[in-house]
Amino acid sequence: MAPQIAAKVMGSALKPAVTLPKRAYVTFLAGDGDYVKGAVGLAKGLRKVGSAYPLVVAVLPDVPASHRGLLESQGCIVREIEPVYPPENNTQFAMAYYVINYSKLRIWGFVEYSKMIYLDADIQVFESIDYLFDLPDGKLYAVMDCFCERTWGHTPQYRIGYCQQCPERTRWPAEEMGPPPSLYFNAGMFVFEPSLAVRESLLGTLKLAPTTPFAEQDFLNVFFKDIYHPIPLVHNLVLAMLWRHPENVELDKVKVVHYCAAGSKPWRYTGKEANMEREDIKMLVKRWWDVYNDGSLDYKPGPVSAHVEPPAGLKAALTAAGVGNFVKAPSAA
Ligand SMILES: O=c1ccn([C@@H]2O[C@H](COP(=O)(O)OP(=O)(O)O)[C@@H](O)[C@H]2O)c(=O)[nH]1
Ligand SMILES: OC[C@H]1O[C@H](O[C@@H]2[C@@H](O)[C@H](O)[C@@H](O)[C@H](O)[C@@H]2O)[C@H](O)[C@@H](O)[C@H]1O
Ligand SMILES: [Mn+2]
Repeated sequence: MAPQIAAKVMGSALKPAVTLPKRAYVTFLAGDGDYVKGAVGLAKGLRKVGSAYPLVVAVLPDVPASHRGLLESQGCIVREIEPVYPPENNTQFAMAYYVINYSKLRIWGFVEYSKMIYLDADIQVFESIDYLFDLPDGKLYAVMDCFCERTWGHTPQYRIGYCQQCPERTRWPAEEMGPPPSLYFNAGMFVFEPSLAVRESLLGTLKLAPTTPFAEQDFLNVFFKDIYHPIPLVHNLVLAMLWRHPENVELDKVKVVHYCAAGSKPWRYTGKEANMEREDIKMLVKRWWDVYNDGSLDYKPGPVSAHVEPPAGLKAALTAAGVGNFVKAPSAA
């Protein structure tokens, strides 16, 4: 191909015909404690699976400069957010610290991104889930939670032994208790679209909403009830599923592990709490540490690792022009 045509093709190859929508993973960090290890591990895990998107860390003002610097040195985009407190309440949260988790709501304000995947800092991604960014807009995608742990002791479903993970085990007695609870997602991982209007609506509604034991998770489930769409649990394995619903788990297919069971935070793991001596838990904690300790996964500034497939037409033109890596490797002579 004449050089000026190749240059033209190359020219268009260098300026993508479409600007890709801005997408990013986002996690949340509060305090000066050890959750920062979770965020660093998550940044390294996403790099290991070759994600094409950055990790934004929404930090509360109490996250120290040293932790923010560590996250930036691992390629994270650190964004400070203002805390969000629920109205005055005397709620007995399932965990006292859950009250700070309402601050997660601020991430709807990250409108420089068209789509984001939220991941708790106690989550690790062991296989790429970048494809979830291509799910249709207009929904909130997340994995269904489980109601069988004692932390659910305050609910009617726990009291009768009902769980959405196995609705046939204990049938919901609709005749005496009305309709069963709506599908309920774990708020440690969800696919969402930032929007200032939604953020304002979330914050406004929160002022009027009663606080409840699972804090912002309960609130988000009520708020997004009509657009919540369940996705397979391989995208957020809540560890309790391993002993509560093993029939629903194919561990070798799990892509995302959520270390939310009591005693399972890898950076605090002692093996002493209930279920923590299980072989699968020990294996998953080790997998987390293998990523966290892998120096080869530390951030090295440079071009984005994952390559973006050019539009088909351009690919054909580049192949014809013999440029880029679309040229068929010369068959071995
Ligand atoms: O001291 C804390 C407690 C919580 N978190 C953040 O809030 C999320 C939700 O808390 P956690 O994962 O402990 O709740 P769980 O999923 O275990 O119920 C964590 O993953 C962190 O991202 C934090 O940064 N510092
Ligand atoms: O602030 C409330 C939190 O509620 C959720 O954690 C729970 C939930 O998964 C229960 O079903 C489990 O039994 C429990 O262990 C676990 O801690 C979210 O993971 C977390 O991000 C956050 O929203
Ligand atoms: Mn969590």
